[in-house]
Amino acid sequence: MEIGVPKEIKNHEYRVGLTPSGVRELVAHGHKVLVQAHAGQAIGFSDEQYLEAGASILPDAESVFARAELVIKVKEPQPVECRMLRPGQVLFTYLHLAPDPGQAALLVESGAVAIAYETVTDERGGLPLLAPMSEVAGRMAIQAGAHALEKAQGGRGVLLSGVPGVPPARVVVLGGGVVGLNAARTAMGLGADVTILDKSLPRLREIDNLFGGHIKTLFSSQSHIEAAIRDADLVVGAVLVPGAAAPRLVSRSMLKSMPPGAVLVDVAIDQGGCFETSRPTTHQNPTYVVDGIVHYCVANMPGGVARTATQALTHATLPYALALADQGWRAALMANPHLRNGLNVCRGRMTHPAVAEALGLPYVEPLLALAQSE
Ligand SMILES: NC(=O)C1=CN([C@@H]2O[C@H](COP(=O)(O)OP(=O)(O)OC[C@H]3O[C@@H](n4cnc5c(N)ncnc54)[C@H](O)[C@@H]3O)[C@@H](O)[C@H]2O)C=CC1
Ligand SMILES: CC(=O)C(=O)O
Ligand SMILES: [Mg+2]
Repeated sequence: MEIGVPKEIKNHEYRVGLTPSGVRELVAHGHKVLVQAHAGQAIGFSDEQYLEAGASILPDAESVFARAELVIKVKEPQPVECRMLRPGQVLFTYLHLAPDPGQAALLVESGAVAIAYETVTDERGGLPLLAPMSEVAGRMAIQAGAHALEKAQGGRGVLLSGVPGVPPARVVVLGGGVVGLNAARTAMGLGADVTILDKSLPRLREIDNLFGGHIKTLFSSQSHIEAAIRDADLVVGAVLVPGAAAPRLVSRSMLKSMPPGAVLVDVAIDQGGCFETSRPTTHQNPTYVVDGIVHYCVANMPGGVARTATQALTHATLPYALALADQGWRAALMANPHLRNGLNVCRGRMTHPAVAEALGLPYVEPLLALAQSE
């Protein structure tokens, strides 16, 4: 199969769909990999390394999209990329369609087969292709929050760890999944006072056991959220209902109860955000202030540590890329229900129930859509 890897074009997005070592594995399976010139150059993956791994280098995105049967990317396709897709072509990348009707309409129109990393599942109920970027973003959320808390950045001038005789900052994490756990661990490592809220009691039990009580856990009710954020220095938004738009947990009126200069880091922004006042920002302009509260809402946080993130992402996606390429997309999707959960759009039809519901579009069962797409 011919597999294409275009250069990412989102603001300050330096990740790339495959590392050279990922390319080498696909080539060893008899596939042809077409990489856009300079796709990985910014993070130290040169065209020479891709050539050595067995790829062909193509000059521009147009030629990669025109030839590839399977396109492997990182971020959701931008409108110019959606317009390069063709019927039956397979797109394997993050999509985050629930809050993005414009992208959904373009993907439906393209007739392509769009498989979203973030809704592929595993046997243990996890999201194996979201997890590596959630690990990265969770850890980064504390770095970003610590920086935003500095006075010169608009923050309240609090050091997360405190110092002897001065208490540490209070960090509240909404959602104790992969992002939440990694944020909490990093904040705890710095000596902050950490509380995690989740609505899953089994998850809260796990966290309590894991950290031996060093991290406080709270059931995520409206009253507990209101009480927790009232004296928080840093709040991390890390909730997810797979495929759906993020639940809005903090309203604008609740910001008034928080200390001026407190910081909200909304990692869940790619699913629309869990604070009413969140709107997506970029690495170039990551923060803005509403009612005295600093908001950091970068929708592609791992792009900031693109080399680490690209390696982690390829490790996770490669087995699925190999299955799609070795078996053919239809057979691979038919054979593996977890990969099939990633199918969001199949030749003009919406095939993920939560995504279709969030967008108010008709839903078609994926097996039916696959059978009818022959
Ligand atoms: N901005 C960025 O660059 C990145 C964003 N993300 C996003 O971060 C979000 C979280 O991802 P993961 O941690 O991997 O998901 P996850 O599925 O591991 O964890 C989500 C947690 O939220 C909890 N939850 C759901 N509704 C809740 C509520 N009302 N109150 C409290 N907890 C609730 C769930 O029980 C679960 O434990 C996702 O939207 C993901 O797309 C992930 C990576 C990078
Ligand atoms: C998960 C996601 O949105 C990202 O890595 O950018
Ligand atoms: Mg994102």
